[in-house]
Amino acid sequence: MSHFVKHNAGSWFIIANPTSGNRNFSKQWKEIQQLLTNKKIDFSVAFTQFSKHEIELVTTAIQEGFRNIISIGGDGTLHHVVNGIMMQRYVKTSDITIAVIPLGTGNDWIKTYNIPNNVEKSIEIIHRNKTILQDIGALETDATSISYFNNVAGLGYDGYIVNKLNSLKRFGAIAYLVAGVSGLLFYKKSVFTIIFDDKKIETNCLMTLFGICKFSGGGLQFTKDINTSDGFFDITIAKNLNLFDLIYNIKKLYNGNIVNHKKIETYKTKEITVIPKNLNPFIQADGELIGTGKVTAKIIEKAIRFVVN
Ligand SMILES: Nc1ncnc2c1ncn2[C@@H]1O[C@H](COP(=O)(O)OP(=O)(O)OP(=O)(O)O)[C@@H](O)[C@H]1O
Repeated sequence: MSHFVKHNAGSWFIIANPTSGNRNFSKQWKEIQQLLTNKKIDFSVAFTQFSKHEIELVTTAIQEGFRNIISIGGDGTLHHVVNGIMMQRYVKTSDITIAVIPLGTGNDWIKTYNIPNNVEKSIEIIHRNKTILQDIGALETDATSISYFNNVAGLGYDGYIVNKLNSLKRFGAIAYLVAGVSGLLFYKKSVFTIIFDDKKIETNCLMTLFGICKFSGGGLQFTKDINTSDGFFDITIAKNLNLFDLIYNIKKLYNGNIVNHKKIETYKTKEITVIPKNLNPFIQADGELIGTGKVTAKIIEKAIRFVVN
């Protein structure tokens, strides 16, 4: 191992997405640099130039000896950083630590760990450096490559919304609500065959979610009793819910009680396959579209270390 490689092992490699959120990035970056320097946090930095550039940047950083990565951006940036770590073959993924400085629109992953949506406070948390090993999900679709996720993935209505959101995000957090409600008027439910453990469920389904963490869709809570390192997905099968059910229960969507609705079933499992009939619904992972149609999700227990509050 060269001197250069050893030297980098203790410092942070920052991957920053200058397009995330709706704020003035260069102003934010100046503030971040200052706060990191004040806390004597040693770092190198690379800015993403296009989506999925995170994957390349993470791979290079790991080859150069970095083991600590800071993701600056939203859930999408973090998702691609996680994918970069899971796809590389240089070190054990659990030897890598990720911290987040949030700049995104939704920022759902940080909510599970009570990391505030605030640059200064998130840097204090990095300075404290409390970490946990978290589970990561692996998704196999008809596409040849595997996608990984660190928060919540699913297919059906959630995938439809993510697709819609791509054109609405510039409107900020309200975009989630607008996409959610307008989608209900147009989204066509499909029959899903859902297979896990010794079960086979065939049902008309709004969506099926695979949860590691608690929040998705900009603060909605669809997963029950999450434990981010128990080696199990928290599965949510939202069956024949309609526009009325969702609007009537809007409070429960945000406080987590929606999982007790009679049209929703929840399970814990390590592996699950969902096969949609007829239609080809979008599959989303951490709010990123990764494919359509049939999907298998497998949990990888305690795969990456994360800085938490
Ligand atoms: N330089 C870039 N130009 C365009 N897209 C980029 C760039 N860098 C990263 N991306 C992509 O932008 C997408 C959105 O980023 P991200 O999700 O972090 O921000 P956001 O949408 O504002 O936040 P959130 O997902 O938390 O609502 C991700 O798919 C990411 O890979």
